[in-house]
Amino acid sequence: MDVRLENLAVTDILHGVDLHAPAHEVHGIVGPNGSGKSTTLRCVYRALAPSGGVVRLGGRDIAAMKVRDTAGHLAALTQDSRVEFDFTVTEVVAMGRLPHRATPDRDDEVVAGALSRVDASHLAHRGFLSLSGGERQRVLIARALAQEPQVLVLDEPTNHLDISHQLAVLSLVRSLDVTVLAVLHDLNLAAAYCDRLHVLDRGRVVRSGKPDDVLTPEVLREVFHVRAHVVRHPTSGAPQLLFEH
Ligand SMILES: Nc1ncnc2c1ncn2[C@@H]1O[C@H](COP(=O)(O)OP(=O)(O)OP(=O)(O)O)[C@@H](O)[C@H]1O
Repeated sequence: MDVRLENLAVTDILHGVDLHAPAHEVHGIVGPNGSGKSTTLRCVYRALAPSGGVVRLGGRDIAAMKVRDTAGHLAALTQDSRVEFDFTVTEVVAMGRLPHRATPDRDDEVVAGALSRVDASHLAHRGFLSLSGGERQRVLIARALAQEPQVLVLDEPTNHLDISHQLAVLSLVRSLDVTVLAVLHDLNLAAAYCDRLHVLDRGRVVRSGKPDDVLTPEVLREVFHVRAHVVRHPTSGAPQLLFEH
C-alpha cells in the first residue's frame, strides 16, 4: 500500500509538502529541528488534521476513511506514544491487536512473535513503567508490529536505543516488506537503511531521492548548516558522512 502526501499544509508549519512512498519501500524524512518532520507524520497517522492538502493511503483520502479503517492498515510509533498505567508488556503489545478484533484466536501468537522480533520476549511479564527507555521503545515497536500494518509510520524509532538495537530495529524494519515512513535524525543510518530520503526545511521538501543524490555536501551545508565529506561505506557502498568539527 503506497502513501502519498499532496500539497500538505499545516498553518505556519507545513507549506505544501509533496511526497510519495510506493508500496514496500522504506522512506526516510530528515531535516533540522523544527523543520516539520513530526508534524508531517502526525497528519499521516491522524493525530492532526491538516489545514490543506491530502494524505492518501493506497489512493484513498484518509480524511474520508473511518479511524478504525486507517488503523487496520497503518501503525505508528510516535513521539506521543505513551503508556500512562503500569500495564504488563504483553498487555501493551496486545493493544496493537485492537483493530483486528475479528481474529482473537491469533492474538497470543502474534503478540509473542512481535516481542521476539524486537528482542524483548524476556520482558513479557514486566510492568511497562519499570522498563528502561530503550526497552520501552522496543516494546512500542512490538505493539506497532502486532498491528500487522501495511504501512508503518515511525517517528525517531532509534530514540533511546543502543547502537546494537538501533541496527537491529532498522534491519527488522527493512525486512518487514511493508511501506515505511520514518523520521530519522542519524543521517548515516538513514542512508544505510532507506530506499529514498526526503529533506524537510522550514516546512517544505527541498530534496527527495536516493540517499546518494540527497546527502550531498551542498544539502548538508544549505539545510543543516554543517560541513561534511561524503565517503562510501566499505562493504555496503552506502554514502556515509564525516563531519567537520
Ligand atoms: N501544536 C503546535 N503549536 C504551535 N507550534 C507547533 C505545534 N506543533 C509543532 N509546532 C512547531 O512547528 C515546528 C515544527 O515542529 P515539528 O515537531 O514538526 O518539527 P521536527 O522537524 O519534527 O523537529 P525535531 O527535529 O526538533 O523533532 C516547530 O517550530 C514547532 O515548535
